[in-house]
Amino acid sequence: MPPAGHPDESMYQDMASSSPTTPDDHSFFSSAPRAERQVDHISPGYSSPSSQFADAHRSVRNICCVGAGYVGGPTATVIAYQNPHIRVTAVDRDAQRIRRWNSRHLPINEPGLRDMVRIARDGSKGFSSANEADGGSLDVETERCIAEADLVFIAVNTPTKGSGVGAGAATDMTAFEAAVCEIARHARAGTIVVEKSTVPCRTAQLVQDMLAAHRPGVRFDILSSPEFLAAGTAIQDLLRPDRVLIGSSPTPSGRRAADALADVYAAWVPRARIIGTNVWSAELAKVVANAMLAQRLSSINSISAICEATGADIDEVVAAVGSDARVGARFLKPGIGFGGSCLKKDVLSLVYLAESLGLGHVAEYWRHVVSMNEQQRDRFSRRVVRCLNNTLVGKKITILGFAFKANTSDVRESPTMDIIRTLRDENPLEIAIFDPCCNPAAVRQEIEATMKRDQNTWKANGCPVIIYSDVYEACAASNAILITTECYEFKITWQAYSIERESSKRFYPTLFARRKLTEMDIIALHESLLQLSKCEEGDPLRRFVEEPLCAEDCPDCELVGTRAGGYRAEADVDWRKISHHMKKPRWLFDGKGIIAPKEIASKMASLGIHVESIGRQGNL
Ligand SMILES: NC(=O)C1=CN([C@@H]2O[C@H](COP(=O)(O)OP(=O)(O)OC[C@H]3O[C@@H](n4cnc5c(N)ncnc54)[C@H](O)[C@@H]3O)[C@@H](O)[C@H]2O)C=CC1
Ligand SMILES: O=C(O)[C@H]1O[C@H](OP(=O)(O)OP(=O)(O)OC[C@H]2O[C@@H](n3ccc(=O)[nH]c3=O)[C@H](O)[C@@H]2O)[C@H](O)[C@@H](O)[C@@H]1O
Repeated sequence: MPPAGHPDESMYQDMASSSPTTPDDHSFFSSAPRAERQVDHISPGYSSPSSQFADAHRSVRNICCVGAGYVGGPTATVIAYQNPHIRVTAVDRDAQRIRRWNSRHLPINEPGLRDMVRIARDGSKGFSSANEADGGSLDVETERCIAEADLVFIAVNTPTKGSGVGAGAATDMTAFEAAVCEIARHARAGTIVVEKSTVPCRTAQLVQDMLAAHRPGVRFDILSSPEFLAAGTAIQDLLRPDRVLIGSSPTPSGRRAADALADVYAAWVPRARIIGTNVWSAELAKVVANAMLAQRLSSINSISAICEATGADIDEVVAAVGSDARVGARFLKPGIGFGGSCLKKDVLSLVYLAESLGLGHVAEYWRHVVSMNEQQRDRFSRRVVRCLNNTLVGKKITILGFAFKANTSDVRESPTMDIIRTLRDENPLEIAIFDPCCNPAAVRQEIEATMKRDQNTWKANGCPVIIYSDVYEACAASNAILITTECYEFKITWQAYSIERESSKRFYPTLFARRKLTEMDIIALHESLLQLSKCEEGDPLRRFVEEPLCAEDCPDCELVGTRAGGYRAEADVDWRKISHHMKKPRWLFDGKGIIAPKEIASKMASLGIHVESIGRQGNL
C-alpha cells in the first residue's frame, strides 16, 4: 500500500527555491569546519524467520545507517532483527562507539537493546536465518557499505549551533552535511537516501542539491522519515511505534522509494501506522511533535508554580485536567523541566525557522516554552536554598539522578547540571551525585566537559562535585537530598508501591493465536518469561549464541561498575537506612514527583524526612 496523503504536486514547484531556514541565503549548512572523518562500522547481520514481507516495489536488500548513536544503533538493530532478508550495516566515524557496538559493552544502555543486538548482530540458536552468515564483518570500509546499500539512513547528530550565524537556536548541520558528502561520493545511482536525523524543514532540497552537485545527472531519491523514539523506551518505541512517517516527493520515483521504505517497516509495523506525507511536512512534523511535547511540559510546570503559591495540589490538578479525553493524561508530569538532547534543541530550531520566515510573534511564542523550562529548575534550586536557611555553607547536598530521564544512561543536556551549577554558587561543603543507570566515569566526564565548555558560568574553585557508585555513601551525612531523575530505585518500597509497579509492568503475549509465530510474538514471549522469573535480562528461550569475548586489555572491562549491558545499581534504595545517616533536619526535595503519593510521603515523615515536592506547598 502506498503511503497516503501526497499533496498536490504544485507545491513541489517551490522545491528549488533557496532555503528559508537561515538568514544567509548562500548556505544552509553551518560554516564550521568539518570534523576529521574517520569512519568505522558495525554489521548487525540478521536473524529471524518471521516477517510476512509484501512484495517490494523496489526491493531493499541492503541498508546502511550512517551514524550509530542513540537513534542509528537501535534503529539498525530493530530493522535487522525484523528483516531477515536485509543486510543492515551501521557505520560511524567514532571508532570507539563501533568497537563497543561490536562488543559486549554496548555504548547505549536501553532496556531490551542488548537482547536485540545479540540476536541481530550475532545470530540466534533455533531461529536462525540466511543472513546470519553474512553478519559481523568488521573490516569493510564505510565507502563499501554505502556503495552496496539500496537505502541509506542518515542518523547523525544535529545539535544546536554553538557559534556563528544563528548560534544558540539554528541547527548545526556540520555532521549532517559531512554524511551527505560521504553518500554523494559513494552511493550507487538510484540509492534511496533517508533523513532519520531531525533536520529543519526543507533540508531535503539541500540534500538533493548536494547530491546533484557531486554527481550530476545521477538520480537519487530523498525521503524524510524522522524518528520518534524516546530515550529509556527506545526499543519499545521502535517495536511498537505510534506511527512511522515517510515523506517523499510525489513523483513516480519518489512514491516507489516511499513504498520501498514502507515495506521495510511493514515487516513489523501495521500498515495503518505508516503515514505518507510530503517531504516538508515530515521534516516539520518531527520538530513540531517535540515542540508540542515541550510546550505541554512547560504548561504544566507553570501551573506547578501556581500550586506551590496557592496550596492547590498539582497531582490533583493533573488528574482532573488529564481525564478530559481532549487533553489526555500523558506527558503532564511536572518536574524540574525537560532535559535531553532533543526537546530544547527542536523548539529552538522552530524558533529560528519562524524568525527566518519573519514570523517574530511565532518565534517569541515558542521561545517562552524554553524560558519557562529554565525558570522551573531555577525555582527548584532556589527553593532548596530557601529551605536550608539561605545558606549551604558547610552542608553536603546529595543529588539522586543525573541522566536526563529514567532508564537511560544519556547524560546530554541533563537538567541536573543547571541545578548543580546554581547550588555550587552557594559554597556547600560537597555536592554528591549518584545515578543507578549511569557509569560514574561517564557522569564525571560530562560534568568536567560542561565546566570546561561553560567556564564563564561556572564558579572557579567551587566545592567538590563527587560521583558515587553507592547510594548510601552518596547520602551519608547529607543535609539535603534532591531527586532529579525519576528512577524507580528511588521510590519508596513499601509493599503497596511494589505491587503497583509490578502489576503495571506485567503483560501477557497472546500466543499461538496465529499459525505462524512472528518475531513480535517471540519478543512478547521472551519479555513475559523474564517478568515471570523477575529478571531484567536473560535468555529464557535459549536463543543467544556466545557473545564476542573482550580483548585482555578491553578498556570497558576496566571501567568502574561496568557490567555487560551497562551499569545498573542492584536494588531499590532503603530510605530507612538513608534517613539514619542523614543530618537533621533531613530534607528531601523531590524534583520528579516520585515520593508524591500522600501515604508514601507521610511514611517518609515517620522516618523524620521532610519532603518538599514540585507543585505542592511546604512540607507534607
Ligand atoms: N536521541 C534520541 O532519543 C533521538 C534523536 N533524534 C535525532 O536523531 C539524530 C541523531 O541523534 P542521536 O542518535 O541521539 O545522536 P548521537 O550523537 O548519539 O549519534 C550520532 C552519531 O553520528 C556519528 N556521526 C556524525 N557524523 C558522522 C559522519 N559524517 N559519518 C559517520 N558517523 C557520523 C557520531 O559519531 C555519533 O556516533 C539527531 O538529529 C536527533 O535530533 C530523533 C529521535 C530521538
Ligand atoms: O527527538 C527526540 O530526541 C525525542 O525527544 C523526546 O524524547 P526524549 O527527550 O528522549 O524523552 P522524553 O520522554 O520526551 O523526556 C524528555 C524530558 O521531559 C521530562 N518529562 C517527560 C514527561 C513528563 O511528563 N514530564 C517530564 O518532566 C523527562 O524527565 C525528560 O527530562 C520525545 O518524547 C521523542 O518522541 C523524540 O523522538
